[in-house]
Order: sequence, then structure tokens, then C-alpha cells
Amino acid sequence: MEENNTSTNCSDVEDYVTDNYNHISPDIFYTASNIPGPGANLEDFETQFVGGCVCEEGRCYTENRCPCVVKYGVNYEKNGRLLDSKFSGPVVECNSLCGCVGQGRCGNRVVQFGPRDGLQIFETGHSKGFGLKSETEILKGEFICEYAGEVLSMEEAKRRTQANNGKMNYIFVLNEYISEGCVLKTYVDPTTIGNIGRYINHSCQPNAVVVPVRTDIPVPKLCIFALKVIHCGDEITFDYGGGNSKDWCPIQTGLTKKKPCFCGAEACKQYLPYDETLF
Ligand SMILES: C[S@@+](CC[C@H](N)C(=O)[O-])C[C@H]1O[C@@H](n2cnc3c(N)ncnc32)[C@H](O)[C@@H]1O
Repeated sequence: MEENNTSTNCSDVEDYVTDNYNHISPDIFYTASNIPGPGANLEDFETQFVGGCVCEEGRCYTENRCPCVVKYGVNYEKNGRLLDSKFSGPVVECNSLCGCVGQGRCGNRVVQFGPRDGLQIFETGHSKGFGLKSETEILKGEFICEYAGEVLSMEEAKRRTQANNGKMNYIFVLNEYISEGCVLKTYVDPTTIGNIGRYINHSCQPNAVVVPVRTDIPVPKLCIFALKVIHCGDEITFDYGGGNSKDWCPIQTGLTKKKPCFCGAEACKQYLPYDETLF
């Protein structure tokens, strides 16, 4: 089934995000960006991320000493592609308090302009349900789309996982290693409120990766970038375990059965990764 691009159906969208995608089912509601769900810390959605460079020419690269770039590091090449050094994040972009807002395309703003065009939902035909592909070639480091949905507390994420009873799982758990022994976990659930990213399947040898990006608020956007060239028509995939899951044991469906992986990669680890805090 092909994606229908005819209407904009985005609620809760920050003004500058343009996202003209919508869902294949009327039971799924579109949101272009994360929204607070049950148990989310509302303060995190209401707090403006500190910032505010005064770069008036809108070119926030290292050489003109943009304070945002100096503080958080260079994120993108001048063509907007993610630098190799930032594939494991974190990325902080210039925000709405910065002097470069509205001053042309600032080099430190990419994901806040929304997903790329030409993404299509399709039936994989491989017991994976729907998947996502692109009708244009995607180059390494290019931004594809967010994986957006309701941000949940761990308790709510766990409750939903257990109530899900083995159906498709959409809850993504982002683990950010803040300091030794300290992991910041963000639970994003696009099951019923989500964006185009919810159709991306797992692969043990993926061509894309999830990178946490912050723009205006402390809540990270789960941003999907190409790890290598993705040819027109290739399925877009990322590693649900973030590539560093220790537990390649099976995700549980009905809490007892294994969930096999059908990614088809040579190095397939046979089962989908999971985050143990969901169980
Ligand atoms: C985020 S959804 C992906 C979109 C989903 N395929 C759909 O039709 O809406 C995640 C679910 O897709 C299925 N899935 C994703 N990758 C898979 C894979 N490599 N092998 C088997 N099932 C997969 C699993 O049921 C998983 O819980």
C-alpha cells in the first residue's frame, strides 16, 4: 500500500515542522513530533532549552563561533548531512531563541524542518507487516524522519507492553548514557499517535540509525539518519537495540514466546532486541 500524501493532518506540530504524511488507517492519529502521554514529565515539554546564539547571518558553523556549536559541537556538514562523529549523538540544534531564526537556513538546523519527501509505506510481504522505503536515493548522513509518538513514563510503557499481548510493538526505548552508571531512558510510543517513522522495521544490518536530537525542549527527538546510501526502493531499517543491546534474547510475545526476526540479513541475530524495563 502506498502512502497518500494529499493532506496535512498534523496536530501538535511546532510551526516550523512541515510534515505532509498521514497514516494508512483512520485509527492512527498523526503527530509530527513527540507529544506528552501518560506519565510524561510535563515540565520537560514546557521548558525552553537554554540557548540563544546571536548569529544573525544564519550560518552557525564553527568558524563563526556560534555559541550553540561551540557548546555542543558541530553536528552537520555544510550540506546538512550528519557528521560521522555524531552518529551516536547527542545533537543539539539552534532553537527558537537563537538569533539565526528566520535568517535563512542556519547550518545547525536540520531535523526541525521535518522529514524528507518521498517516503512511502509499503507491505513488506515478509511477515513484518508494513515497512518504509524512499522513492529517491538517500545519502549517508541525510535526515530521514523522526520516530515520534507519545512520550510515556516507564510504568505506562510497561503497562502498555504487557497489555499488548504479543501484537506488534511500537514502543521505542532510547537509552542515553549520561555519565558512569547513569542512563536516561525515554519511552516513545507511536502505536496510536505517531508519525511516518512508526512504519520502520528492525534489521540486524540496518541502513539507518536513531540519533537523539534536541531543539527547543529537553525531550529528545528520535531522529533517523541514513548510515549509508539507501537506494531508491530499498527498505529503510534501523536496529531496534541501538546496535549495543547486550540481550539478543527474544522479545517476549504474550510474555512467553519468542519474537523472531525476519530482517533477512546475513548476520541476523534471529530475534528482535528488546529493552528489559518493558517487562
Ligand atoms: C515499529 S513497528 C514497525 C512497523 C510494522 N511492521 C507495521 O506494520 O506497522 C515494529 C513491529 O514490526 C514488526 N517487525 C519489525 N521489524 C521486524 C523484523 N525484522 N522481523 C520481524 N518483525 C519485525 C514486529 O512485529 C515489531 O513489533
